Amino acid sequence: MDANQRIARISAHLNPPNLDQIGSGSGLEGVGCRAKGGSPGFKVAILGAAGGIGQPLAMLMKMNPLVSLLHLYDVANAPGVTADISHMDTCAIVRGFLGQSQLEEALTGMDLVIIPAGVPRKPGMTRDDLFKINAGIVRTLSEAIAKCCPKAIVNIISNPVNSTVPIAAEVFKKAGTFDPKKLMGVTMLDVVRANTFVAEVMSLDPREVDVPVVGGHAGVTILPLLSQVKPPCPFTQNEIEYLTDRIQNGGTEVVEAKAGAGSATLSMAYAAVKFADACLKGLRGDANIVECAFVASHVTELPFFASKVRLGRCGVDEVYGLGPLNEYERMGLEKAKKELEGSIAKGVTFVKK
Ligand SMILES: NC(=O)C1=CN([C@@H]2O[C@H](COP(=O)(O)OP(=O)(O)OC[C@H]3O[C@@H](n4cnc5c(N)ncnc54)[C@H](O)[C@@H]3O)[C@@H](O)[C@H]2O)C=CC1
Ligand SMILES: O=C([O-])CC(=O)C(=O)O
Repeated sequence: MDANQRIARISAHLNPPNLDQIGSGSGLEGVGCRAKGGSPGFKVAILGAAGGIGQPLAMLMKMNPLVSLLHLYDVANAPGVTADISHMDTCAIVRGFLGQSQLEEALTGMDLVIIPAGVPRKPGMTRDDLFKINAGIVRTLSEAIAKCCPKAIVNIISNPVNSTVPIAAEVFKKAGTFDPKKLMGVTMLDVVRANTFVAEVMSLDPREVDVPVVGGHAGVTILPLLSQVKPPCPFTQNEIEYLTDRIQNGGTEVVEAKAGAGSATLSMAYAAVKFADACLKGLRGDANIVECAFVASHVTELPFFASKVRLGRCGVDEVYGLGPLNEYERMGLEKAKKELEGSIAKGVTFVKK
């Protein structure tokens, strides 16, 4: 390629015919390609990429060396976020997609789709109060995934996760593409919070703490198994009750502190990237990648449940059981299952009706 051709490619990148869509067919393929010798990497789409979670999540995924192509889709502001993030001197190519007409192109060929699209809570609301709006958003996005990248791993962040994951599953079943190994509700923020709060109480380094959090992602369905914390911690009953309550209500703590300006975004983006990175390492074939997630499950009588899962080349390779529970955790489990049953049924009915 001569100098004129190189400049033509760069100016096409800066002044593309349609700035809304810096994507395939725009003549920009290969602009900003990975450094020579770089590994091929994975293709990742973020749906809801211009939101409070979407923006820091997009930034952190642009920094992830396992990502070669990053598609940023939103119904608003995708071009601005894309232009901004595309200036970061990391390897992944970034393309932006705005609005429903560009959704299919955003999804085609993706290995991993992360969904933080939808409205967040305000003080006084439960996550279930978001169902009315977010259920339809997740259904529409899942329909497009079934059509354009049915083999992709899907990470659902949009609340209420206890219902949006069953919604996506029903959409995929209808389309004949459902693979239980590929669909995961992101509950990593509960684990991140649990590690932080336990470290505070026990004066430990949070990076060395591992708390399994099972069940689901709302109130009493968030069940930290404090009897299984690593390193083992001799909590008093008071500490157990304080920690369980704080972990179950961590989201509300942030919603109230933000006082109407939304819910957790930065810690959520951190948690989403931690989980997405684990999924990509699994896809790459790394051994022993184990994280908690809300997945199709036989661990209880419910069709979905969060527990530790082993991530591999096909997504969820193994769903682990709960291990030995103490009396307090067994009582918590019964409460969690009762609420989860209704939330799962609500999601399933929404698609079946
Ligand atoms: N799983 C978890 O642990 C957590 C989940 N969440 C949930 O994540 C969701 C997003 O939260 P935020 O980013 O704070 O909200 P936000 O309102 O800041 O951003 C949402 C983004 O979604 C976009 N959007 C709306 N409809 C869309 C559609 N049909 N297709 C694509 N994009 C669409 C909006 O334009 C906006 O950019 C909420 O439902 C929230 O409850 C939040 C924190 C933790
Ligand atoms: O609480 C909310 O609405 C957002 C969320 O899921 C969390 O922060 O865990």
